[in-house]
Amino acid sequence: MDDGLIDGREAMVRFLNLVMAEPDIARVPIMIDSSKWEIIEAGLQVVQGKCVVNSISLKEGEEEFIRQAKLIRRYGAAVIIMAFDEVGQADNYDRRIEIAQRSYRILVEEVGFPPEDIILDLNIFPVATGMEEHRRNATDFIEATRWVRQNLPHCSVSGGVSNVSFSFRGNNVVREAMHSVFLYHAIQAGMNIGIVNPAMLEVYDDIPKDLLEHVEDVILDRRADATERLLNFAETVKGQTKENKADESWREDSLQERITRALVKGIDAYIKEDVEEARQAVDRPIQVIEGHLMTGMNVVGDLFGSGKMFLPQVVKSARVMKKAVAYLLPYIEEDKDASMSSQGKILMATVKGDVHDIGKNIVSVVLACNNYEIIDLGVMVPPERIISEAREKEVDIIGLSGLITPSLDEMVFLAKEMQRQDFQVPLLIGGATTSKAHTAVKIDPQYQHAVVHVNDASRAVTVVGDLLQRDKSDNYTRELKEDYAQFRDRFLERQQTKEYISIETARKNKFAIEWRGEDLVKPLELGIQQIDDLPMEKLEEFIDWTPFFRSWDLHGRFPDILEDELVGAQATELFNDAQQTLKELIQEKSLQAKAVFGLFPANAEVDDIMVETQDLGTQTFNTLRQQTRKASGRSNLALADFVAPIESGLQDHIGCFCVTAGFGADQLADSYQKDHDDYQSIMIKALADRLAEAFAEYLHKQVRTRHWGYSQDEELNNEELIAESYRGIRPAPGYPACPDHLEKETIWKILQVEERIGVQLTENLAMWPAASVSGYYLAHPQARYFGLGKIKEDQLADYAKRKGITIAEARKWLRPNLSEA
Ligand SMILES: C[S@@+](CC[C@H](N)C(=O)[O-])C[C@H]1O[C@@H](n2cnc3c(N)ncnc32)[C@H](O)[C@@H]1O
Repeated sequence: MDDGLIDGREAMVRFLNLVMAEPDIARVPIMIDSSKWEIIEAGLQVVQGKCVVNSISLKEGEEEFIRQAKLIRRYGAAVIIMAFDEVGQADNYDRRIEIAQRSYRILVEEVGFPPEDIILDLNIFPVATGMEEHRRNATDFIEATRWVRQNLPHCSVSGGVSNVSFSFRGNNVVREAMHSVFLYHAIQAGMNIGIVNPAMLEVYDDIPKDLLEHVEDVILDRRADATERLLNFAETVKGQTKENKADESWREDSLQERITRALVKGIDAYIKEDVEEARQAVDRPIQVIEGHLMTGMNVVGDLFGSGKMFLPQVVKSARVMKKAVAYLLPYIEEDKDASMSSQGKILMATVKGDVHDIGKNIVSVVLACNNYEIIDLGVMVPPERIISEAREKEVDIIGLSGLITPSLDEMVFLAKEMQRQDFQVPLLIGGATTSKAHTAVKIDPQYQHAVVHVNDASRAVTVVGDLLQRDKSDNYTRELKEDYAQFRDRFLERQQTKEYISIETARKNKFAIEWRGEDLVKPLELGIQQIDDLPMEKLEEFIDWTPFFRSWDLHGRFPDILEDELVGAQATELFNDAQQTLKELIQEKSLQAKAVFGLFPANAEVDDIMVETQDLGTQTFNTLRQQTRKASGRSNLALADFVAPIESGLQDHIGCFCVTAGFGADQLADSYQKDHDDYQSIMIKALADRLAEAFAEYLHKQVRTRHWGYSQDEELNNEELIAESYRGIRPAPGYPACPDHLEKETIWKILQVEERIGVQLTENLAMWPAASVSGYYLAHPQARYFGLGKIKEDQLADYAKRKGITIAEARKWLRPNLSEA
């Protein structure tokens, strides 16, 4: 009720009144919980029967404490007292006792509070945090509890238990053991109330003896290296979940219930035997798919649709489904006149020149779960192949995916081709750089039939359903077309109100740095260096996990997402799976991390950066400059502004790099896919992406602190690295400050990327393997990221000239950034 956006008092009253009107719930005692006294009091006025107030304390002094206690007494409620006073929270044994004793005395002697209605919350704090002062957090609580129960008659002791295991977020096996060990000892000491998640609690006697010993060492602070030892041990029990440990009672359920449960929970251990049992019970094997399996998948679909299941779970369901179908296929083929009925055929492809397919694979799996037949053409699929397969297989929908900006044009081209060849099937557009705006403005006008931008898997199911339902589809398509047309008009209108200036004027308004010799640091190691096989374990700590969850449609920041009310449980399970897979990838050395980078003397000349290489003489990076009219005091930026110009008379430097963690990933992912395990296949690719980004972060740090050495004393933790709070930037071609992918060719030439580490550029300049990152290093303290925005024809012509290519070719590469194209 404390949420900032609701009226807590009103919400409390309304909620309690609703609860009181439900006979089944009304009997349960209520705990009124708010940090604001007026919300608590509003609750006290309407609640029926005896309740507990959570909580008051001496934080604001005795007078306020007594006033509130008297009111609570008048309403007849019990009360939780936090161990908190004017000085702060009680965080050791003595302070707990001091505050408990003082609160108790005031309540009993001055307010006349019945001692049996006093519940003391003695603050449970995390252990095993690595900090010396936290080692006694659990024992101090337990011992203080013992003292309270012996010295303050009739009162109760409570606490929020999950706090104690906070440093093991993501490892539920250890957390659950910690909770039960803690409770076991605290209850013996007299704790009689606790806030506990019953699903996060192992039975004390069931805790394996080795785990028990390690956990008790920590909780009871039995040895100095207890934390260290538990951490090491925890690694070995990560990834184990309760599901595969215990409860097998569902095996007693009916056949259909077992199959449904296996699908919903993603358990593949018994699916073959269950499917075999089903096969023997029906006349024709196909009926198992149409009956048992579809019944189960419909439950999955309903749960997913109503937000009760999340993407990673659905992908696990698909794994079970695929295994079941694979088992049945030989029987179905024997049964000559069987035909499988699907809801529709969908062709999926990553377009020409692009290698990214995580999103496409996820959408395919989810649609397959909903009984659509998926024809997946893979990555780098030329348009003629998409067209011919679509025709030959008579597909009902074509889905195109892409991640790099040139893919946008491939999609436009395909839409045009489909129109020219008289196609009628709907076109789905998805992938990181696609957008509703691009779809509406560039693709939709090229094709008379439905074009829909779908960027998440759950929406794909509804959209495809609406497109293919005979009675609905015409209306739906008409509405889509109208919606996209309106969206387009509004978008273009907004665009037209933007004002542009000529490239000459923009250059006069460049970001003016006052160049000083002391801001420029000469790299300690000039020239090119190569890393051939960096041990992956070095990268683990540099991983930014937030984007990993996003790729599975779980949104929220890591690590908070693990505790999130809605997706926390799912995120934790996914994270455990990821940790397990990561460990295997590292141990088995399945992926290889390679890098090449170089640091060179450089100076800016207008918008170009002239790079002095050893072998190739002067090479040029052509940067692009913002051309929208800026408010006074704001500059028209280009990356060249962050490198000292020749006329400054100062020697500056620049770096560039390419890292990859992708070698090995594709083969491994493919082998899982062949084994019908899309979950693991997508997991591997997503982890390879994470490792590549982590490598970029790791290498950037090495460059700042060692090779270039302009920040030798930098000390940043992973969070600060993710926030990029260091000096200097590493802009990546294809990203907003330098959207031009052509610059990758220059990086490849200067660093001999392909010859040295094998990372290739496709015809549309995507990097292969996909899990690769490349960019520049700029070191000036004022260097920062920005978005180029749209540019005008004059800069296009100027750029073509600088690059020595035709305007038409320059237009092809810069199209997404041209103000009129
Ligand atoms: C895409 S994230 C990658 C790091 C993130 N922690 C991760 O693991 O996914 C941030 C990177 O994108 C690039 N980037 C971000 N904004 C940019 C911009 N405006 N122009 C050029 N590159 C940019 C930089 O290389 C930056 O380090």
